[in-house]
Amino acid sequence: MSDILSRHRQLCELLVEYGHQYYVLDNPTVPDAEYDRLMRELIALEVDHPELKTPASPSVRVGGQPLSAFSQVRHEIPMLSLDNVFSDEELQAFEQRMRDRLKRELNFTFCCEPKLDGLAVSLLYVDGQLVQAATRGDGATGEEITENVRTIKAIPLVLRGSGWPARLEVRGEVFMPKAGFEAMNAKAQAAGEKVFVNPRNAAAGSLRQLDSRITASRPLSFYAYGVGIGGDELGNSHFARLNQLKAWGLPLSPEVKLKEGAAGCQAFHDDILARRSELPYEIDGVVYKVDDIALQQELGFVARAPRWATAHKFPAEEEMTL
Ligand SMILES: Cc1c[n+]2nc(N)[nH]c2nc1OC(C)C
Repeated sequence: MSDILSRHRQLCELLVEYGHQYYVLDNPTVPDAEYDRLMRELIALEVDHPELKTPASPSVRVGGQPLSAFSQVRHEIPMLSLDNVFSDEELQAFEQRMRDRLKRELNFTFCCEPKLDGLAVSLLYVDGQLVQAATRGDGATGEEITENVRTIKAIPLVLRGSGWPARLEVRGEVFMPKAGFEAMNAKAQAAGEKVFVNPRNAAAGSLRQLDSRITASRPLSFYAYGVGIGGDELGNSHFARLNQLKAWGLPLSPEVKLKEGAAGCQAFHDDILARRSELPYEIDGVVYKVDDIALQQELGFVARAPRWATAHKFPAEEEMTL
C-alpha cells in the first residue's frame, strides 16, 4: 500500500507543479502529452483506490457527476461593479474628485490593470485549500460553481508557499483566451455543434454548466485582480497584494503595473489600446485603482461602485462584416 500512496503523492505533486509552470509562470517544462499521461495514471489509480481521491487531487480537473441545480452564495463582502471614464478629461475629473473628497492635494499612485472580458468570480481558500467558488451574480449573491472552477487548471486547488490568511477570498476574471476560443469554435463548427459569439459568452456558458465534465473540456483560464475576505491581513498596497497572490500560486496578468497620476494612467491606457489586438485574451478596457489600501477605505464606495477605482473602456471593436 505504501508504494501506492507514494506514487499517488508523486503524481499529485508533479501535476500541481506542471500546472503551475504552464498557467502561472507561462513556462511549461514538459509537453502537454506528459501532463495528460500523468493525469490518466492518477485517475486510474484513484479508481482502484477511491479513498485517495480528495477535492485537492488534480484529478478533479476532469470534472465529476453533474449537479441538478446551482446553489446560491451570499458574498460576505459585496462584489461591486465599476464606474467608467471614456476620455482623458473624465480621467482628470476622476482624480480631482478624489482629491476634493480627501481634502488633500495628493499625488496618487495607481495600480493599472487590463479589464478582461470574462466572468468575475470569487474563490474562497480555507487553510490554503480551495473550498468554494462563486459567480459575482448581482454583487450580493452569486451562483456556487466550485466543481466547475476546480476544472480550471490555472486556478490552484491548494495555495503554494505559506503565510496566507486562514480564510482568503481571491477575486478575479475567468476568461477564454482567443486561441482556445477559435479552436473550440472551429471544432464545434466542424461537428455541427453550437458555436459561441465571443470568448466572454463562451466563458460564461462554460462556467454555468451543471456538468463539470463539459466545463473541463473548455479552454478556460483565470487572472486574479483583488482580494475580499482576508485582505485586511495583507499589506497596504493593492499591487503588492496581487503579487502576493501570484506567490501563492494564483495567475496574474503580466500587464499589471503601478503608474503615477492620471498622466500615468493615460499612458497605460494608450499602451494597452495600441497592443489590444496582440493580447492573447479579449479586454474591454483598463482599470485604474488607487494603490494605497488606506486611501481606498477613506474614499469608500458610491452606491455600488468604489470612489477609488474606475474602468476606462475602449470603443467596441468593429465587427468584421465578411
Ligand atoms: C469589477 C472589477 C473588475 N476588474 N477587472 C480588473 N482587472 N480589476 C477589477 N476590479 C473590479 O472591481 C473592484 C475595483 C471592486
